[in-house]
Amino acid sequence: MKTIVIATKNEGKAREYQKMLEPQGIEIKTLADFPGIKIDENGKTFEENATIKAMTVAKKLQLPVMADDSGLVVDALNGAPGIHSARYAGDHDDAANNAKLLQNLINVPDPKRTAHFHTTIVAVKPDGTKLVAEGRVDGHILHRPTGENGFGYDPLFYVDELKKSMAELTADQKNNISHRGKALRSFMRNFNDWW
Ligand SMILES: O=P(O)(O)OP(=O)(O)OP(=O)(O)OC[C@H]1O[C@@H](n2cnc3c(O)ncnc32)[C@H](O)[C@@H]1O
Ligand SMILES: [Mg+2]
Repeated sequence: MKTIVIATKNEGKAREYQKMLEPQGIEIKTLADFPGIKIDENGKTFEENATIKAMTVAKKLQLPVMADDSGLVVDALNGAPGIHSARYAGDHDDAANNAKLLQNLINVPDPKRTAHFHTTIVAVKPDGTKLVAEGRVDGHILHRPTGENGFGYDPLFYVDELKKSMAELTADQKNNISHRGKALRSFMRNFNDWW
């Protein structure tokens, strides 16, 4: 069994990676297993932030580390919340973020509520050898939260392809179509060479 450290404190992400990687014989550890590591996510792009997370933890632990920087990109808001998705409403609070998003789109009609989720995965070794992969899924922002599954903005994101909100999908259905699932499948195509 290979073990890989994912530089995340987000339990929703960690669950998704675990479900996708375990069947491939890869065990994951997260920052829950290495408490006390402080990461300054001050990059200007998803890739910069994912690199900061992965490098900070790889240097500290002297192990290969992967990180995920992701977010919701809303066209009518010029790409917001984007890289600021986690703290859109100030705190790392999903309900407050969702409420702010609905408020900012209050007068925006359905055809203009287009959006996508984006994930950039960056993996680095302590010597700096880097692997990058990306994924996205397109959809629309709903007018009210729908569904109970997932995390973050999932209840407000209507997946065009499946005609359901992301939070109405099972974990496997979400991983099949999601930004994160696509990024991880692309990442895994080059994983063995990088490792
Ligand atoms: O940095 P780490 O510790 O990994 O955890 P985080 O939650 O801060 O993660 P990001 O910095 O990448 O911010 C991503 C935010 O975008 C949102 N997000 C990302 N992926 C999502 C998904 O699959 N479903 C719903 N919301 C998502 C959610 O609000 C996340 O907090
Ligand atoms: Mg973060």
